Amino acid sequence: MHEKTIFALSSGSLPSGVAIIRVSGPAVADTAEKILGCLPPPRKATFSRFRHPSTGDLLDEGLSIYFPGPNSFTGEDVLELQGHGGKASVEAILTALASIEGLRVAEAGEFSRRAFENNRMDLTELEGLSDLIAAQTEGQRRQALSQSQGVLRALYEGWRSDIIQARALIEAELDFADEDDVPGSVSDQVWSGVLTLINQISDHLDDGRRGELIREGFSIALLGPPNAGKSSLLNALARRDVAIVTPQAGTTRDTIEISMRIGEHLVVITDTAGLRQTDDEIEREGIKRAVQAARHADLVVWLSPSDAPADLPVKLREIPNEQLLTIGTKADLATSQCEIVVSTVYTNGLDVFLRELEDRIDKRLGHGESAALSRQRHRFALNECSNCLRLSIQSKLDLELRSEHLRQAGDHLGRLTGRIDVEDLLDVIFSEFCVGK
Ligand SMILES: Nc1nc2c(ncn2[C@@H]2O[C@H](COP(=O)(O)OP(=O)(O)OP(=O)(O)O)[C@@H](O)[C@H]2O)c(=O)[nH]1
Repeated sequence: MHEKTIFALSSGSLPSGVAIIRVSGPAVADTAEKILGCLPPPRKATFSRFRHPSTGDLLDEGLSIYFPGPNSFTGEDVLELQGHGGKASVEAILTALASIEGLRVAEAGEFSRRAFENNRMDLTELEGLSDLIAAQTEGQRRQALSQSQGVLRALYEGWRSDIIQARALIEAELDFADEDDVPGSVSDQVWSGVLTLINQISDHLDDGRRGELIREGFSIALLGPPNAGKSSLLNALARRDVAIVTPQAGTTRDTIEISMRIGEHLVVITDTAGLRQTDDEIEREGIKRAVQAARHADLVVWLSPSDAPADLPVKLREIPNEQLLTIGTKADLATSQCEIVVSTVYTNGLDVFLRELEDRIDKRLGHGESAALSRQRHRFALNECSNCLRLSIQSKLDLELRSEHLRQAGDHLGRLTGRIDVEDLLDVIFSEFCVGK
C-alpha cells in the first residue's frame, strides 16, 4: 500500500471539451470531502461542484466518480473529476489538489504501476494498454486491445502453471524414489508434456515476427537503379515532397524514411540511393546503406524503369521471392514487362500498387486471429524458457538437475508476466507510459 495519494490529468491535451483528473491512494475519501464537500456514492457519476479546500472558492463544476479499492484501475481508492477542459480550469483543480496534505503529482505511468503492484494487471496487459494508447492503425488497436485484456497473460500463465505442475511431479518422484508405491513412469508422462510445451512455444515464436511488425511497422525498401523514380514514388505515397527529385541520376544519397498506413497496418517505407558502380565515396556509402535497408526490409520493391528495364543486381538475389516485388516505373514513357506498372507523372497504377502492398502485408500480418507476442522482451524470455525446457528433457542428466531446469523455465515465464523478479524492468517499462496513465 502506498502512503502517498497521487493525482494527474488523465485525459488528453488541453483545451478539450472535458478533462478528467484522476486521484488514487489512501487520501481519496479525505480529498473528496475537501474538494466536493462529500464522498460521492461508489461507481456513480455524480454532479459536483469542485471547490478550493481552504478558501471554498468555486473552481469548476462537473461529474465526480468514486471507485473504492480494490475494484478500481489501480486497486486503490480512486476518484475521477470530470470538469471543463480549459487550461485555467484544470490548472486551478490541480493546484487545489496539490495543496492537500498527503497528495502529490503522479509520475509517468504511476497509476499503471500501482495497478501492476496491486495485481490488477500483469506486465503484458500493461504493455498492451500502453500500446493501445499509442495505436495508430486498426491492426495495432486490435492487437493492443486483446493484449490488454490478457491474451498473452492467459497463454504464459497457463504454460507456467503446466511447468510448475510438471516440476511438482518430478519433485515427488525424487522425494519418494525409494518407496514402492510411486510408479517410476510418472516422469515419462511429464517429459512428453514438456515436449508438447516446447513445440507450442516454438510455434508461438515462429510467427514471422507478426506481433512485433504490427506494433513497430512493416518495413518496405524502395530499390532500383538511379533515376528509376524511387523518390518520386515515395513522395507520391507520402502525398508530400519528402525526398528531392531531380533528373540527375544519383540524387538520393542517404536513406529517407516515411511512416504511413496501408490498409490496417503501419508501414515504414524507405527510399534509397540508386544502385550503380561509382567512384564517388558518398554515393558508395549511400549504396551500402541501400543494400542494408533491403536486407533488413520485410518487403523490397524493385523499381525497373519502363524505358530502361533493370534486373535485380546479384547482391540482392538472396532475397526470398515472397519478400520481393518488382514494378515497372515511368509507365507513361514505354511499355513494361512488369505486371504492376506505375507512373508518378500521371499518377496511374498507384492504386494497383497499393492494393498489392496491402495484400502482401495482410498475408504476412493477418488480422489478429491468434495471440502474437509484440515485443523483443517477450521473444527473449520465451527463448530462454524454451532453452531451459530443452535441457530439462535430456534423459542423461540427473533428475534433480532436470527439475532445476524446469524451475528456471518457469521463472522466465514468471518474469515475462511480472510475477517474479522484475524490479529492474519496471522503470524501463513504465517510462513508456504517459503521465496520467
Ligand atoms: N516520365 C516520367 N518521369 C518520371 C516518373 N517518375 C520519376 N520521373 C522523373 O525521373 C527523374 C528521376 O526521378 P527520381 O524520383 O529522383 O528517381 P530516383 O530513382 O529517386 O533517382 P536517384 O535519386 O538518382 O536514385 C526525375 O526527373 C523525375 O521527374 C514517371 O513516372 N514518369
